Amino acid sequence: MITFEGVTKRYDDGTVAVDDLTLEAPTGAITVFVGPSGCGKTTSLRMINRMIDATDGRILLDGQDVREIDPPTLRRGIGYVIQQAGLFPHRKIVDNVATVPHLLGWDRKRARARAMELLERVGLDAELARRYPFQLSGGQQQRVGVARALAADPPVLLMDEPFSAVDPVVRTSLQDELLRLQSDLQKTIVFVTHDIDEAIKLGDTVAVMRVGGRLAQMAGPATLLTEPADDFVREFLGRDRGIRRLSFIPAKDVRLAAVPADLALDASGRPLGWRTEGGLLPYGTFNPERDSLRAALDAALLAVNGTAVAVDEDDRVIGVATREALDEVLGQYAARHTAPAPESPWPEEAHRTSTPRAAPGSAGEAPGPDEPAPTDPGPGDRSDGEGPHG
Ligand SMILES: Nc1ncnc2c1ncn2[C@@H]1O[C@H](COP(=O)(O)OP(=O)(O)OP(=O)(O)O)[C@@H](O)[C@H]1O
Repeated sequence: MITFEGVTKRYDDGTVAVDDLTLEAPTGAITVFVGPSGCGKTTSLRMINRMIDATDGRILLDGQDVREIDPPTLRRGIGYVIQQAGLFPHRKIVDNVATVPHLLGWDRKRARARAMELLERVGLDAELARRYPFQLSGGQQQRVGVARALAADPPVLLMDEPFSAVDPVVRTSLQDELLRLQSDLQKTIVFVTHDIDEAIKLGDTVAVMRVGGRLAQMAGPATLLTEPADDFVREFLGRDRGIRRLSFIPAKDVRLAAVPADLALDASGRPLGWRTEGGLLPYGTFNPERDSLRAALDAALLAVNGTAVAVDEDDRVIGVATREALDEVLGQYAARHTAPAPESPWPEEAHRTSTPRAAPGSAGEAPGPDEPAPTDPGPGDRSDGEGPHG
């Protein structure tokens, strides 16, 4: 657990980069700091590993004030990933990753073996290990950056805009990779981004900051979308909050009908298209066990008849969701979100199979109806392949 207690950073020229920041980043969960340029995200992050020291207040790592830990010892337990990876250009990839184990006194063979294991873990081919950073794509370099930060198996990972410099497709796959890694490793991650969609996708908890280094709201992504604390947060979240919120509603309650005769299937039961006189027309699929209501609606919108095809893990058709069936769940969703609900109206968020550790709401905000209770049930676990957006 990382705890900020009334942390302020005033630079020598008088700039207040972070102002009286109080929050908790729970163990084993991803806490995202998000906000516009200059709001103090990087400063906050760097105060954790003491690249910058706070002017006032304190930061505790599992209860210990980081100022009581000498920086090299502190940083051994904290991996750090930055934009554009920051790899050593004259060292081969394997040696880049082996750097920290080597500094920790591991012998060369063991450090290299660990590096190879990590490269595989972040989805890189073993043959890339012998290349130099300039021989890798931006996305591959970022993966190496993550592998290097994980090399000494630190319990804490600080990530400062790690995926900002790559194109949107690579970025999405790096985000998915991080969620997959995290479901295995359950590190305590503090992730900085200025991209609210990235924050919502990755964060168990999202801290929205405003310029002047003040916390505007801290909440789980679903609550943030439903109940922005003020106009600043609402504007920062942007449009389509209602639709994006559907990403957190599981599709498993959608009523499925039997497979109709006009849905053409192949020999193994996978969909081919909707039969019409003019030939097969496009279809959309969703997996009710894994996907969100947003994915189910998207699947319906891809078909001319407005019917979504439900499939299992092997993409075999298990039924269809008609417009009426989707209307039913949307109606329930709307009703429950316009009336105050005394208890949790929806099951766990769609992209989690276990409840994430809760962070306390800040800025006086109580947890929303779909937020985890402020107990400590364990880290989030995204087991899906597509992330919360379905
Ligand atoms: N060394 C410094 N001296 C004076 N002011 C600084 C220094 N470093 C940062 N600042 C200022 O502190 C404020 C917060 O900067 P910080 O880099 O933490 O913001 P950020 O939210 O990470 O921004 P960005 O998204 O643009 O990277 C900004 O106004 C910045 O100009």
